[in-house]
Amino acid sequence: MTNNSVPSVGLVGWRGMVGSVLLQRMQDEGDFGNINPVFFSTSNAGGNSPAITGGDSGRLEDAFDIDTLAKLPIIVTAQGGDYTSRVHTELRNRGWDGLWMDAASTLRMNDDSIIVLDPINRDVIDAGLANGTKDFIGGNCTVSCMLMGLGGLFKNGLVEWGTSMTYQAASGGGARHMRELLNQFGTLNSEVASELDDPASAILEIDRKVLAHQRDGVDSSQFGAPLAGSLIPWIDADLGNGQSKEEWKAGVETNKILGNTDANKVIMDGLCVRIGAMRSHSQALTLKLREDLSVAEIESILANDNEWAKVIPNTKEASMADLTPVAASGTLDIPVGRIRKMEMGPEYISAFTVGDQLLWGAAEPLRRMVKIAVGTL
Ligand SMILES: NC(=O)C1=CN([C@@H]2O[C@H](COP(=O)(O)OP(=O)(O)OC[C@H]3O[C@@H](n4cnc5c(N)ncnc54)[C@H](OP(=O)(O)O)[C@@H]3O)[C@@H](O)[C@H]2O)C=CC1
Ligand SMILES: N[C@@H](CC(=O)OP(=O)(O)O)C(=O)O
Repeated sequence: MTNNSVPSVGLVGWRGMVGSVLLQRMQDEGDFGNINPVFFSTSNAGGNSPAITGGDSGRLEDAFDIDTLAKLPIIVTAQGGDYTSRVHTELRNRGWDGLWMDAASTLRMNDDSIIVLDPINRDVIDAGLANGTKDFIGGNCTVSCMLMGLGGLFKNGLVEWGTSMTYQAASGGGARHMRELLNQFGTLNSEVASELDDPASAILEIDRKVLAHQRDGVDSSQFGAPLAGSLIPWIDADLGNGQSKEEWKAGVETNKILGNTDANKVIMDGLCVRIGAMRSHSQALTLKLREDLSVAEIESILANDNEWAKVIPNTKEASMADLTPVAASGTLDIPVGRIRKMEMGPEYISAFTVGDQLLWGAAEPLRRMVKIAVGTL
């Protein structure tokens, strides 16, 4: 059922983890009323497109068919970096000048692309659209979630430098990583099930058996090291200078999103760690502010920046209830708490923030970019 009065938007990668969250959000928000979706597949061209509210969306097009793709004014992809490298280049080489919106990191740091996170950088996006920018790329999940929570301080130029120590969920690696984590938990539990049933069994014996199984028994083929009951202090590629690529993204992407130049660049660095959470990334921040602001002023700046940043009082009860991956997952809220002055001095503050990395970390900025492009946001 083609609606010729609204723009056609090609959707590639809608079946994957990010893509299916994107599709769900678009349906929940009624976005398909304002676009004419054209679904693509790399593996099932000619098959049925996904059923979306409002009727039959036709047959799947071939995601490698450049002629079909080139007819579209907008293409949104969550298919992955290999697909981007191959198809984006071919399309641009043949002169396609449509808007390309992408979850993959491939084009993110190109000079002619913009990283989209409109509650934080709507001005950068609007200027880019006005100036003819054509590639709009979703940011790294950790960076996007951090800026959604702490955007007020960054946007107002109040941060001189910051460090983020991350606690990143299994979902950052993809669906197979989430399954592997759960399988690891399951096999560890099975290994000591009889001892756990017996309250009198020795905990050190349980611990010994679990550790032996972690070292030798669990399938770690996705993560490369056991994660259940442990952690992995390295995410993404080794840049060869002691920094991981995930850590490098914190600095370069934060500044690019904010539209900063060398003159007002914020120094951001830290360590990125994979933990056994399912789908929300957390991070502990130390920020050096440019001013001695009271905690109340800081909380007010953060809470007033955007409707999704939720300041959590710095109490044990509130932090345990509302500042965890379990509390944040599946919601668009970005809780930010543990805000206090640190011993280093009045301009040093701590903060802890959590965000669903499949929502604000991946799908939501792209969904909103489509709306901006078609003039409905
Ligand atoms: N995972 C994350 O949290 C984040 C991911 N990204 C980026 O988004 C891109 C996509 O990531 P992600 O969604 O995790 O990738 P997935 O691996 O979940 O999906 C990518 C593609 O794999 C194909 N596929 C093959 N088998 C299956 C299956 N059993 N179920 C579903 N899809 C299948 C689908 O293509 P087809 O239908 O054509 O066969 C699908 O579009 C990547 O570039 C990633 O770096 C960005 C931010 C966060
Ligand atoms: N690297 C992130 C997930 C991701 O896809 O990041 P990026 O979009 O920057 O490649 C993680 O593992 O948690």
